Amino acid sequence: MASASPSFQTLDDLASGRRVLARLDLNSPVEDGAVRDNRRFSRHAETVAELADDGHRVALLAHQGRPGDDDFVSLEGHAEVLAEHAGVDVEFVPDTFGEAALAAIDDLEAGDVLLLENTRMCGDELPEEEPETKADTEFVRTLAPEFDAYVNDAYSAAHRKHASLVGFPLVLPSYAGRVMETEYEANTAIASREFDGDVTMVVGGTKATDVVGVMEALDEKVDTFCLGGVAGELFLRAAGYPVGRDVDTDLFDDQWADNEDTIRSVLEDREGQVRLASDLAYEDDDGDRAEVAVDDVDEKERSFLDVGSDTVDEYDEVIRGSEAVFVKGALGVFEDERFSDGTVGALSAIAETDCFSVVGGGDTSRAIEMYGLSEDDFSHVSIAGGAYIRALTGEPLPAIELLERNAAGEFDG
Ligand SMILES: Nc1ncnc2c1ncn2[C@@H]1O[C@H](COP(=O)(O)OP(=O)(O)O)[C@@H](O)[C@H]1O
Ligand SMILES: O=C(OP(=O)(O)O)[C@H](O)COP(=O)(O)O
Repeated sequence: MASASPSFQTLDDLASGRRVLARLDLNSPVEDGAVRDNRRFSRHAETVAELADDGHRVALLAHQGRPGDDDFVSLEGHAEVLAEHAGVDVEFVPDTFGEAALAAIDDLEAGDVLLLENTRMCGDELPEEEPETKADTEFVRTLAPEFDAYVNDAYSAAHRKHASLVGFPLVLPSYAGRVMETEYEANTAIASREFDGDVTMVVGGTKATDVVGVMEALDEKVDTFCLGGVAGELFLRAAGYPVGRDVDTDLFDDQWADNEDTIRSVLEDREGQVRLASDLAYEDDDGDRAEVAVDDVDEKERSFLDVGSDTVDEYDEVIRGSEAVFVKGALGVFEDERFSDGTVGALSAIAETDCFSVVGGGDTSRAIEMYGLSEDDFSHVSIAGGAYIRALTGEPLPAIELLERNAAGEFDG
């Protein structure tokens, strides 16, 4: 595999004993209000341990969920999980850039690590805006003077133009953390690979908005898209099936409103490339898994939680005939064993063949260990989802561009 040469600075370029502000991506599944351990913690723990070991005073920024969602919670529990993986104490302060945060930053000594509160609890963080606007927010202007250096380790959030991701490189010397560096190298190299045989992309998960546009851009590289999850139901809706029902969620209708035109045009222009589920699974009145052919669904009365067993077989055949398979997002709610057939079926088919394979997504990659598969049976398991498929299109990721511009000396910071 050709190795990509990043043009940003890394931790190898950072002198020891500095005041360091590091951005991680600890965004993880939350169950009953508590964050679940996840590969993102163990990967970022390596960067955190290295920073502490080098005698830096370390403050960490990270986000969790989106405002209004059930998984939009405090990072207090994240500090504990991260500390276990990193083997160092991780103090937590329930504040991001107010007085309490500044006091805790001021108390840091060499080798100390402090996690600040969920960045998305600050109004300045979220609207996607230009880096210059983000650098001029109170959030960035208050925190930056407290530090000598900014480290971005959040490859999996690098497609977002949020303050904590694109603001600081304008005002502080900036470096890529170890996760940023390794994910960048792996995903960039993968993006430039060419395959003689068929290339398949398994597309599922909840973030349809992240994948629909990317599918349009990947049509030259990918021969067949196998769809499931929320994205799959929205494509079925475009094909005329009454599916994609929101019950206490805004997964379907909002994303349909945002992407209807693109979904319809992808389906129309690339009909031969897009495979949709022929059957779907749901929970029946007795709490068991039941299945129905999509042709027999006449009313939008059920929530579907997985692709059906005929679809599992159809996708299995496509995957086994492929030279390369890319996975983005789960085909069903695999966290519930009853609805894991689609996701586990696709992953098992990949693991049993010697195709080149990449599995992306903080949530989806979790299915590998949950269902006793081995990471060694996949060519690359990325902790990024949206960022990794964006990288496959060859499109730059804004947060990485900012690290590169910083390294090129474009800013005063
Ligand atoms: N039909 C569905 N309805 C609701 N959630 C689904 C459905 N299919 C898959 N999911 C959920 O999608 C999640 C993965 O989505 P996403 O965040 O897009 O992927 P990743 O984290 O892998 O990038 C899984 O946790 C799974 O429960
Ligand atoms: O989990 C993430 O993305 P992913 O689900 O595409 O891997 C990142 O933390 C970005 O989160 P966001 O999609 O709420 O901006």
